Amino acid sequence: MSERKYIVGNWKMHGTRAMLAEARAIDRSAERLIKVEVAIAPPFTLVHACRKEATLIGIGGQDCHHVEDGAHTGDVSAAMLKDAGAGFVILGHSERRANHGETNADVKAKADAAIAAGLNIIVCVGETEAERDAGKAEAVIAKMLAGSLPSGGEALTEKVTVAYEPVWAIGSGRTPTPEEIVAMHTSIRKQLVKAYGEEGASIRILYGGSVNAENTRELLADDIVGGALVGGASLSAESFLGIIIAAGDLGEE
Ligand SMILES: O=C[C@H](O)COP(=O)(O)O
Repeated sequence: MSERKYIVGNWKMHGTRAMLAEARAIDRSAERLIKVEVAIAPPFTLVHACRKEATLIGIGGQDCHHVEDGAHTGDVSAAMLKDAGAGFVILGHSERRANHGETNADVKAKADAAIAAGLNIIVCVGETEAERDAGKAEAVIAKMLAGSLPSGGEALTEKVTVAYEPVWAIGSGRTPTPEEIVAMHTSIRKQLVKAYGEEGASIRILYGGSVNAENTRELLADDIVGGALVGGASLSAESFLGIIIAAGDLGEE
């Protein structure tokens, strides 16, 4: 048996206040599911309300700016997220890298700012289908990690989580095989040890991309897979709880 799996729902740009009922329902069940650590990352507009509605699960943001405040129209800082009740922030998601031109250096700056503001971080990395087909996936991920991870110098194990999300698996219904996931997680583990020494050995690594209640047991079976970053299937309490229950069978209290 492994440690508790960490199941994080990324609501992306979904959710008005009507979705607070889902957060409440997830939170109520999380009380019973002590074998899983559960969190959701709603849109910025719902972070504060979700924190008030759901007291047992983690609440996080989906991005933050790298400075604390200033003339940055439309942006939200890590300190603001913290103030709204967030405990963590997702950084470097492939949708932000692709649609907003975020570079590894941008992600690292945000990661350092988030940790300085007292937030935990989930740093996302993932290869494209062309990169995988060219046999470059591990090299691509190693480069992304080297450029995106926050500076060391303080205890980071509890603060940093890495999410491996192959771009081609996101929202596609396709996933790598469990063996491919374990191979990539093993490679990521090596990069984390290279970056942080022994501390890197215990940083949690999640898998993300088309995770659902049916494939959770298979995709998360190996101890090296610390949990899942879930998109579409986290948008209803019913489907998200299916994943949480399946993950609960894999972990221990
Ligand atoms: O952040 C979540 C990922 O992008 C996965 O999304 P998905 O579960 O809808 O494939």
